[in-house]
Amino acid sequence: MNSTYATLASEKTADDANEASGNIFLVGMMGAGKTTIGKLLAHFLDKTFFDSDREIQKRTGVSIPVIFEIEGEAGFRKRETEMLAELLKSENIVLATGGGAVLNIENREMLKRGGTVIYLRATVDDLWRRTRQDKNRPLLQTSDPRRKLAELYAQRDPLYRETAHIIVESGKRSARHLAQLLAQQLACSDLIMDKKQISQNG
Ligand SMILES: Nc1ncnc2c1ncn2[C@@H]1O[C@H](COP(=O)(O)OP(=O)(O)O)[C@@H](O)[C@H]1O
Ligand SMILES: O=C(O)C1=C[C@@H](OP(=O)(O)O)[C@@H](O)[C@H](O)C1
Ligand SMILES: [Mg+2]
Repeated sequence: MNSTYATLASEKTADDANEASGNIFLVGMMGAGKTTIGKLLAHFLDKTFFDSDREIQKRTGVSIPVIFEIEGEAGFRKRETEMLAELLKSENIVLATGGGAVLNIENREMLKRGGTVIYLRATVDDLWRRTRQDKNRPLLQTSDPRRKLAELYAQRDPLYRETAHIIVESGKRSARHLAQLLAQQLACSDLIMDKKQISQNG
């Protein structure tokens, strides 16, 4: 199925992805478009959409910034790992993870094993443009949020790459166009798999 991803800047083969689960996980920095594109992708592929942050908010009844305020980042990360473990029991979902989900090796392993992981990559400039007005990301409430974003990017980019089966540039196209292209590519790879199976089964 690898060649079908070529136009979407794939750097890694998707051979080792757990495609049988039908699960698609989006990873990447804050502002990469995981939540926005994830929703659209689920719609186009007729899968169920989950956003890990939204599920944590539903469970706790408070916003992500409030969790950071009360329990600190460590408390939030613990909730995030528990939530991912629970969501990954599902099949046929599109899951938008939080930008820091890849920090924990346990999370990275869970994601890699549980489905096809897509890294939505964007430049720090794009990420900054998309997040600068947003007060819902506690890690960016600092005196120099752009610098913080660049530091997080440098720290996390290798982890996203390590976790992902597919890497997609999210800076050059609108969220809708990107979701449409991705849906086509993923649906197409299913077709190719089917053909392979048919020929294997005679
Ligand atoms: N490909 C894109 N092009 C332009 N804007 C985008 C794109 N993807 C997301 N956005 C915008 O960027 C902001 C952050 O997107 P969001 O989906 O919340 O990112 P994430 O969940 O990765 O933090 C939103 O305002 C969204 O509309
Ligand atoms: O990058 C991060 O560490 C975080 C990203 C946020 O999600 P998005 O990536 O959807 O903005 C959210 O999980 C929390 O504020 C922490
Ligand atoms: Mg999000």
